[in-house]
Amino acid sequence: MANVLRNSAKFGFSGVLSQLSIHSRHGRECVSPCFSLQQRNNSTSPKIKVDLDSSTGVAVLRMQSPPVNSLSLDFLTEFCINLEKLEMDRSCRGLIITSTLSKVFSAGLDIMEMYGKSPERCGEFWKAVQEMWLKLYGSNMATIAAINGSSPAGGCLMSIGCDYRIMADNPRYSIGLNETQLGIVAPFWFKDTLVNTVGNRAAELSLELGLLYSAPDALKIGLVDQLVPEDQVLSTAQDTMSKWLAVPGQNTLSHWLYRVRTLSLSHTGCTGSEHSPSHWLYRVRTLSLTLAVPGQNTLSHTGCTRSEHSPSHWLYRVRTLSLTLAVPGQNTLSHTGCTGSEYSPSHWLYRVRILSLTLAVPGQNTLPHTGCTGSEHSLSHTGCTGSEHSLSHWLYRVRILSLTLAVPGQNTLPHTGCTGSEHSLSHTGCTGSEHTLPHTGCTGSEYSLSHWLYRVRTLSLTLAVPGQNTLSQYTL
Ligand SMILES: CCCC/C=C\CC(=O)SCCNC(=O)CCNC(=O)[C@H](O)C(C)(C)COP(=O)(O)OP(=O)(O)OC[C@H]1O[C@@H](n2cnc3c(N)ncnc32)[C@H](O)[C@@H]1OP(=O)(O)O
Repeated sequence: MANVLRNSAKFGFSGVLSQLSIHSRHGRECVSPCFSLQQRNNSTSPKIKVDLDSSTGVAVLRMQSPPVNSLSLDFLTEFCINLEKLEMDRSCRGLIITSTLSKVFSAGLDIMEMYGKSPERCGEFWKAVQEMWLKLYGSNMATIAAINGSSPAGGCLMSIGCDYRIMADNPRYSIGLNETQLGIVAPFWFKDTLVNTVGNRAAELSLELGLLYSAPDALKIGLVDQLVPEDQVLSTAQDTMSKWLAVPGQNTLSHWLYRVRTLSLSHTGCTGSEHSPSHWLYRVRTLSLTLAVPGQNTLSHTGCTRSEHSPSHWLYRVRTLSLTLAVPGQNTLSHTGCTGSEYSPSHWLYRVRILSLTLAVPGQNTLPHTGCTGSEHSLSHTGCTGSEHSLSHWLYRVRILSLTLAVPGQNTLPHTGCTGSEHSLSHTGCTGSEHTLPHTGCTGSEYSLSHWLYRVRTLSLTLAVPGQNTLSQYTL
């Protein structure tokens, strides 16, 4: 099976699965790998071991699920339960995640969970993956990944869900979101977390090519923060943690502000039911990217206390901020207090939409707006000609795209009611022009689905104008 996984680039995800089934037919000693994997997943021995040092307030969570700490439903459930317990334990302020296995931190999602399972089981599994990320990324503890082995795909997600990453300095270990090499597309929240870690261009390359980085290369692009000799990974994590815990209030404001961009504050402290898709969709669409103005979303929050981070507080402020900050050259907070019809919501919404449309065109994100006059704010300003760049054309297409693609795990138009396997690239099996419509004039393999998904996600969230992106307005 190891070879099967390594050959995944050649065969794609469906190839991996078909090889798995072939492999299972010719498995060792007449025991299919599926069977042995299932046995492994059903094991009653704990897959997670947690030691909390009450004197330091630091817990070490050790993943101990041989052979590769793959993230099965059982594993994820146990992981989340442990995380939740620590979260609720006020004496615990820091969490270090590491592996007891030699050579592997985590092999990512358990491939067998994605093969031959019922839609219900797939749903349960996928929800557990999201829960893992939400709990980890949204944790109030300082979190450090002590990566003492390879960490592909979901293992990488787990690592970048932490505040800091220390990896064993061993060029044979690799880390990265390699989903594309398996023929599947990393969900946009995987992508967002990667972008936050390594930046846009590195994330784009990484996802389009499904790159796995050796430890030194991972350090080079900032995917990990530090390399240390293998036998010092845990001790370095412990030393580093003490520095994190020495930062005043590190578990509150500063910690939050950086994460909000991806997660949105409304997720803190939510209980289970609030993580339902509709809740997530509604809030995330409204909040997430509106806060993505680097270095500018902090002023008014300085000094807030926790109670000020209530959703209504955020919604109110975020709307004001986003409208204010979306206008190039006018990114001051003074607008929040302005009156007069020029600053009426419709005026703002109109301008913001025009601007975001203009600036969202890949490869044309220049800032020619500075100093230009009214008429230059038209879309033709982007240099495009022809009716394809008309406002209604863009608004229609981009809104549809954004609505569609902003849905975690449902990143395609016809997904309503679809099952797990349709979330993969095999989705290209869909018929109709729905997957080609936006690229007027483009041809060629560069416009494959994965290419699209990554670009469009960037494009779409730009248009997350509060209150406008509702499906009811633009039903296909
Ligand atoms: C629509 C969905 C979007 C999101 C999707 C996905 C995110 C994911 O996480 S997908 C999972 C991607 N994971 C990988 O590509 C990792 C593949 N594994 C490896 O590269 C190597 O196994 C690894 C480097 C982790 C370890 O290498 P080795 O130490 O050499 O071990 P082996 O390769 O011999 O593996 C031992 C044993 O474990 C099985 N295995 C490995 N990975 C997985 C996995 N992800 N799920 C289930 N099982 C896995 C492997 O087949 C071997 O099994 P046996 O042959 O039965 O011994």
